[in-house]
Amino acid sequence: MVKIYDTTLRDGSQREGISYSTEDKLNITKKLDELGIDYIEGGWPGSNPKDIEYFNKVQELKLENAKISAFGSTRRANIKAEEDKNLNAILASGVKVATIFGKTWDLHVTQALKTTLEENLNMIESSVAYLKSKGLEVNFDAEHFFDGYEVNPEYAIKVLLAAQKGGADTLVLCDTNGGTMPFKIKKIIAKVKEEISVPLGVHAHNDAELAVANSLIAYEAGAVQIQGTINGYGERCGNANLSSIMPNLKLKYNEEFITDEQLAKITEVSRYVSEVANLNPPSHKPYVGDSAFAHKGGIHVSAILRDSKTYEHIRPELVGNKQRVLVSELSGKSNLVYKAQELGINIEEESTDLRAVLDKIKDLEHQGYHFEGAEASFELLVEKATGRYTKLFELEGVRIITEKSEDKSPLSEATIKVKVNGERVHTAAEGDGPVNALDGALRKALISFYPELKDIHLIDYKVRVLEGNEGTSAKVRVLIESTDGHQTWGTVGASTNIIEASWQALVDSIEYGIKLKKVD
Ligand SMILES: CC(=O)SCCNC(=O)CCNC(=O)[C@H](O)C(C)(C)COP(=O)(O)OP(=O)(O)OC[C@H]1O[C@@H](n2cnc3c(N)ncnc32)[C@H](O)[C@@H]1OP(=O)(O)O
Ligand SMILES: CC(=O)C(=O)O
Repeated sequence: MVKIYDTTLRDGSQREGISYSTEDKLNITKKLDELGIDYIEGGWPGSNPKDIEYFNKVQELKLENAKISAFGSTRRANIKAEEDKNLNAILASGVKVATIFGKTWDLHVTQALKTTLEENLNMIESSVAYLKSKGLEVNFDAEHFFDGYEVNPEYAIKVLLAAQKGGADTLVLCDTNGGTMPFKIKKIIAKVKEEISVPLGVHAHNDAELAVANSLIAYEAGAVQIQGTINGYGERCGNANLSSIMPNLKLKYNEEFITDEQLAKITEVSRYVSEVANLNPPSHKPYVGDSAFAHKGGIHVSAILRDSKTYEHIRPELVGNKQRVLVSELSGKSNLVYKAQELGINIEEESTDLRAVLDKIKDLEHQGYHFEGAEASFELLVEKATGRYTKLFELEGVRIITEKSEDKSPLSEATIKVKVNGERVHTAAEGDGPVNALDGALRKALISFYPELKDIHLIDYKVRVLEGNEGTSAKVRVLIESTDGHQTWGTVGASTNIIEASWQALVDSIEYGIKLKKVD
């Protein structure tokens, strides 16, 4: 049975921009364990105090599936393994599994280590033997194995034999620079198997966008341990992405290495790790991305409504993801039917002119609206088209002035006249900018009629210039994201006047928010 070895917390943290706290690492450990990961490489105890603290604390966790592994290098040249700080730090970390990397490529031995080829073999054998003598399970990561094999196959094999002689439990063939092609991985592993009896593993990097393919080719060629990281995080272009490898193994190769329930957690784990890493969730990644099962083209939506197999290679629920349909100028009437169904409206059974609604959406998208990120505006549009919409207020007029002088920051003031339930309200508010003032004035006018407005806030306001070459008279699109503290929703406006575009998105935001609160 294939074993999954996760190095999100070690190699994954070598990605630019990631810095986990000890607590982050412990929390991720728990998630990886729930996912059914066999080995979790928690860090390098010889590297820094945070990793030492992690190994101290991780022993208190009650893990169901995973063994914790500590990483490090072989001993330094010309000393005894017993004297090596790194190896002793691994032992002091209290783990039962160690993974040490050694040089396989002769260039690295002479140029990076500045030692002899013979001494490197001694370093590998004695380091593995030392850890084995202390009762540890030992993985030997043969760094740059494939590159080393290309230039000096005899030496690369000698390295594996040295680790085997030292007693290594698994020999992990690393594509450290991530540039090896799949056909070479296959050919080289076949050669290795002629010489080596210890189980093999693979550790691939993604510099040629092939880490997942190379891991799977290695698995086909007989590797029984696959190393990688959640979301493919890792140094440079990343490591092999376990969020793809695990579904591939289970759903395409029928490897029963985790349960169906565990596989269904993979999307949640992927998003959790990105959240903790403080990175945007990987929205376009296979299996786990928000877009992995998002259908935009009308032809696709029409077909998936009949049978989702037509445009989905697996059922999204198998990996804990979900099907989504987007509305845009590329929609057909099927997109509308699907989205209306999500809103609980069986639009086909109503007298609504679907074609007219679709034409309206296409026309608005042509004008610059973009409904993909503004589902609340789309929902209001459907309500209007199906006669469900109730206007919350009527605008009689709004005036905004911005005052600016050399020595003062600009200040804006909006004066607004609206009619609510037949009552006329005339009010004004100041703001940092014109949109802020407009927002303040509108809220002030409506709050006594709709007190639920106090819970509704804007969390994001984006402006995009749509026709850059038109200069200051260019059309702009405003996208607003709002929340009531529980749910978030997006609205859109478009105009050559930024205030008008903002007004449209703002009114949709407020109307949608009030409607939501009424339903609650
Ligand atoms: C392919 C991989 O991903 S390997 C993992 C890479 N990750 C990291 O490097 C992150 C953690 N690293 C660290 O915290 C530090 O680099 C440490 C603590 C390990 C070492 O720090 P320093 O002692 O200051 O050395 P420095 O980082 O400058 O250089 C690396 C040293 O390790 C030696 N080294 C490199 N690989 C090996 C190896 N497989 N076996 C033994 N020694 C090695 C180098 O020869 C060099 O030794 P030298 O300084 O005596 O010439
Ligand atoms: C060991 C390791 O991280 C590598 O070779 O890439």
